[in-house]
Amino acid sequence: MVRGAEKVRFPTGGPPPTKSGMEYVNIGLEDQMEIRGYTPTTWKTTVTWICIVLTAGLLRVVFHWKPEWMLSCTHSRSSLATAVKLLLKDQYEQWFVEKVNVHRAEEVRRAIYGDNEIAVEVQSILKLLFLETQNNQSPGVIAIRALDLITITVPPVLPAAMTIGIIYAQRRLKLANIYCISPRTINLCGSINVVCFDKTGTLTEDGIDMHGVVPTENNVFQDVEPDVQQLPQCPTLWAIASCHSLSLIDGQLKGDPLDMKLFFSTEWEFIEPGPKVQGHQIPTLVRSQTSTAASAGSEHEESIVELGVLRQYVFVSSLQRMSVVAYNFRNDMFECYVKGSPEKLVTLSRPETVPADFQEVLREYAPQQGYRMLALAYKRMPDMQWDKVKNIHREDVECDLEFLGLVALENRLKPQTTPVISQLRQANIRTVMITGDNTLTALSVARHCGMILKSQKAIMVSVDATQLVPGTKAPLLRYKYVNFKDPDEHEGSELDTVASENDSTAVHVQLQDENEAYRFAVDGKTFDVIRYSYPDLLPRILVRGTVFSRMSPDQKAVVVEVLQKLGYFVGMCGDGANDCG
Ligand SMILES: Nc1ncnc2c1ncn2[C@@H]1O[C@H](COP(=O)(O)OP(=O)(O)OP(=O)(O)O)[C@@H](O)[C@H]1O
Repeated sequence: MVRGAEKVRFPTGGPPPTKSGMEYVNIGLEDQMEIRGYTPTTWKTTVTWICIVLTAGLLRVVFHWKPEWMLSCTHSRSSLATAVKLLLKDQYEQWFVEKVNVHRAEEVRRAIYGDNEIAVEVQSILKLLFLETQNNQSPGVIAIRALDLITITVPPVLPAAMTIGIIYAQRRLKLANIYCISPRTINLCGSINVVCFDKTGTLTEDGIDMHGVVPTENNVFQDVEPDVQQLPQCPTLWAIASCHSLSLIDGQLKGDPLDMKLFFSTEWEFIEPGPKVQGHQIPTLVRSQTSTAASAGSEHEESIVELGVLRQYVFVSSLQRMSVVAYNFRNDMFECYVKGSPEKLVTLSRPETVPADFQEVLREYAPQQGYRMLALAYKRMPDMQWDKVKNIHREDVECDLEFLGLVALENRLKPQTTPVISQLRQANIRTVMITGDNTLTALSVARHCGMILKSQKAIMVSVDATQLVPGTKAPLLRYKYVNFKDPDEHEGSELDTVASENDSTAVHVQLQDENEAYRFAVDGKTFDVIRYSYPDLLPRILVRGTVFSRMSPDQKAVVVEVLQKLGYFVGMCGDGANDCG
């Protein structure tokens, strides 16, 4: 419709007829007019306004009296269907410029109410409420229903209602000491149906307790030593005392809680800065205070061990390790100490230094009590010199190591973990663990906190890099039941029903199981193989995956993204830099 409709009437039944390329309105009437459509053109408008400025506004005054000129200078011809402005010429050769005022009721409504607007007839609502009163509904219920209906009927109330809801929700969260930096997210949280948890520091306590050290001697694991101070002066103790990234801030030792726990267990002294040796400043010195040897009456001088830490390669989650290069005053030699995940340190150690029963000992600790295991390794650097130590590369340090032993740390669940997991389950919200820790430890924690129920079986999916699926380049995937009492997986007929080893589609059969009797545990290496070599399997594994272990920070983010692509609304709860994706 054109503004000033009394002037213009399109013939009913279609657009105005065209005569020699011209279009007309009010055809055959006294006020028949020629009509042209125009749409704005940016460059024309810009040039026109520059000219207006250059003429000190004079041109604008001219345009005031000749609006058709202004229109030609700032707009281009277009069809009437797309026109934003119309130029009308009457029989007396007079020009009129009119704005097209298209009545787009639908668009206007959508702009105001949003896409989800629902139209409800008020009469029916009143009828409904009347019937509710007839049914002896309590006034409270009727009031809530009435508010519900009003919100539906009068959609503009929604933003106000949402804001009030958010403010109310924020207050409730504040009472629980939860602060939300993006209040709009509170509404989104209502849609969440999967929550991913990091393990260490989130589900389990951060300030973990030391269970003990399992040192090696002649490549054989010794009995566990619960008291670190009882360890003799040896590289195992020196690794615990020196391999950390602690530092003094305002006179207080600060750093990773795990590092603090380990260092404090030695009761060594931490001195920062250390002394100057041969003109070289030692940034950090750690020194044994007393030792078993000293208390036994040996020479005090001999019992003191001092390690000057000169280089520090900080802990990197994706590398699963950290290391230091230290000057051992007692041996008058540079030594490197490495601490990290057992799996990683085994690959960096000389095979002959790793006890043959490494896997068995590791499994002894992980599954039943979910100990958090660390390994220690070291090497002597007899050729290293003071001026070279500053420039040595990490990869040159962390290689050809001598395996020293394991450290077992207690992996205690936070008291609130199990109730929260159960609450989420009751709310039909799935819980998933994505951790950088070892699969067995993660599985154990998942079982203890109720993420994997007693009625559910856990299936560990792992990759066998030594074998390829015949006729493809895809490494073989293996599916193993996890027996929580006995760390050894039991294979046999039961396992065969889950999946045949080279037939990934067999898993699909189990995924149809509505009782959710199976939960998958996948480690980072296997996750990558599934992603790239078995893309069809990935969604199926993710739908029933509960434990994702040894995941790098990037992989943690990928799990969340894939879950989102599957249609889940995902929340991620973590405490560390490796959870920031
Ligand atoms: N300060 C550290 N020094 C050396 N190694 C460490 C240290 N912290 C962790 N690790 C080793 O590196 C592995 C990966 O650590 P990461 O921080 O990614 O995960 P996490 O702490 O085990 O678990 P989560 O992801 O649940 O917090 C750990 O399992 C552990 O073996």
